[in-house]
Amino acid sequence: MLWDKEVNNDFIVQMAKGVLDIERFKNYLMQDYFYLLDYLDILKKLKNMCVHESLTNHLDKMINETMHETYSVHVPYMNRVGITQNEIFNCKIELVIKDYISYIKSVIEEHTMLGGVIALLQCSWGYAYVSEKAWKLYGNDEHSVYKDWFDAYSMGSYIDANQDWIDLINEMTRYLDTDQAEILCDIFVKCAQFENQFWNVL
Ligand SMILES: Cc1ncc(CO)c(N)n1
Repeated sequence: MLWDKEVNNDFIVQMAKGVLDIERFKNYLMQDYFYLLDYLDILKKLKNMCVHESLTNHLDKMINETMHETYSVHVPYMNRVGITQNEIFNCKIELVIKDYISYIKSVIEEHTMLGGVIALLQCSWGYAYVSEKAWKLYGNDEHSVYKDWFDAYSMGSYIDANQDWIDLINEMTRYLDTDQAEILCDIFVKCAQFENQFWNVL
């Protein structure tokens, strides 16, 4: 399965073992910071398309969750490992991040909003799966600088927000025909492939 491929990706394994080269991690944090800024924009755009209160409320929750991830997890982490403003200004965004974001945007344009919601669910559900399983399999250093990364994505509020999202999507997709369901499954898989490509280039 694609998520297990991520769990066993060299970058993730080294991070869990606490032996990853810090420069590689710094690059990841910067790349992912740019990703998260776009991800937030996409969530806000989806929210603006909403007319249903339950989905609006949920997207609000996801926006809050992602703001927390960006500004209370990523940014302090970036400061902690000594990333300078100059490094951020001069950071060249990896092609896979640009392609991944363009893909999610094109899904919203071409396959409706539901496709976009599915794409975004893959991101956060996948991170929860990968962080929890990789720590179980390879985590061995409670004091490693990378431990907080695993904790951030395994914590209760992150898992709960994902579960709410899954429940909501189950509700929204109850009456889909198989062709539509297949399109959504393909979007989910394509996003998991992008995640693997991202870990591979780091
Ligand atoms: C690339 C990527 N996918 C998913 C997440 C989780 O939001 C993230 N921070 N970065």
